Parts: sequence; C-alpha cells; structure tokens
Amino acid sequence: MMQLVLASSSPRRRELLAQVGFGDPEFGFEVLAADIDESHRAGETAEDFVVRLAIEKASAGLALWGKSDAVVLGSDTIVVLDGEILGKPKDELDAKQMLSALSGQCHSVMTAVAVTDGKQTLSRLVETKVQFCGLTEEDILAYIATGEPMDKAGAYGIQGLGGCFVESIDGSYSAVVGLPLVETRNLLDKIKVAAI
Ligand SMILES: Cc1cn([C@H]2C[C@H](O)[C@@H](COP(=O)(O)OP(=O)(O)OP(=O)(O)O)O2)c(=O)[nH]c1=O
Repeated sequence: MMQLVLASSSPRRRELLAQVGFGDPEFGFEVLAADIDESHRAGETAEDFVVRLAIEKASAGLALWGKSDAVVLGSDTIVVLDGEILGKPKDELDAKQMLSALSGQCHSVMTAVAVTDGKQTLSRLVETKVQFCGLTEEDILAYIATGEPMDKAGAYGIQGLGGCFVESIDGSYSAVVGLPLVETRNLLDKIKVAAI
C-alpha cells in the first residue's frame, strides 16, 4: 500500500484527514510542512490561484518526502469577497479590515485539494458561500483579541468563536475549515490509497 503524506502545517487539516478514515494521525498518515511561495500572480483568477497552490503544496511535499510509493496531499483555502482574495491576515489591522469588509456580506470560501504520486496529479476545487451577520467594531476588536483570526483565511474560523458570525452557509463545512471531506475521499480513492 502507498504511504499517505499530508503536506500541511494546519492542525485542522490533520484532524479532517483523520476523519476521512485513516485512523490515528500518528499511524494512518505522515505529516510534513511544505512551505511554498503563496503569492498571487497578476491576472490569475481566484479559482486558478487556489488550485495552483494546492498542487504546489502537494508537489513540494512529494519532493521533501523524497521516497517513491507515496501519495502526497496538499490543500489551500482562500476567502473571496467581491472578487478580492483574502488570505491569512498579515497583522491585527489587516484582520480588522477583513472582518469589517465581511460584516453583513456574503462571501465565497474556496478550498482546493490536490493529490500527487509523482506520476499523476489530481485536484478538486470546492466553493462555499458564507453569509456573515453584521459586526460592530467592538465585536471585531474582541474577536481579534482572542488571537483566533490570525492563522485563518479571511481572519475567522467557522469552527471556533468565528462561527457566531456565520448566519448561513451553502456548500461544504469541512471545506471552509480547510479540507473538503467528500472530495478528498474521492480523490484518494481515485489515486488508490485504500481507506483503513
Ligand atoms: C475560512 C476559514 C479558514 N480556515 C483556515 C483553513 C486554512 O488552514 C487557513 C488558510 O490558510 P492556508 O494557506 O490554506 O493553510 P495553512 O497555512 O493554515 O496550512 P498549510 O500548511 O496546509 O498551507 O485558514 C479555518 O480554519 N476556518 C475558517 O472558517
């Protein structure tokens, strides 16, 4: 059987991949952090951007893993509001600007997942619409003070305190958190890593 490797430093992705059926993260799959340049290229659509990053993370992970007989999985999540891409906030001011822009609005969360074994690379893009309630400046400052927004696209976590800002979603909850479960399972099936 092929060794499954998660190329991610995100604890959420580790937990979600365990949910796909690989048992204990310690034994079912290996994890390594694949650092890549996450800059957006001029003229690149949000869809192309997020898929490219997922593929680059998987490919960088495969290169780092360095052995054959592995399937490496990479993923990327961005928030898109009125055509503008929001990644992880640079600092608290950036987080404040993002949350103010998201307040009372509907945005898209795009998550791409990619798997590669060096011979073939497969990817999927999942888009979820998220409606935020209106936020006061007080709400935003109190939320930033918790530290939760700082490592998350769009400066919020639906799975945490940020869930209180989400009125509704249309799409995949797991994709918003960082890894779409249905599509990930299908991709792994396709590339032939049997779930335990
Ligand atoms: C919108 C949203 C994003 N996120 C997270 C998912 C991603 O981990 C993060 C977006 O940054 P990414 O660059 O996709 O991932 P990462 O840097 O955390 O991890 P990796 O090593 O795999 O590159 O935002 C949430 O946890 N909850 C949410 O509600």
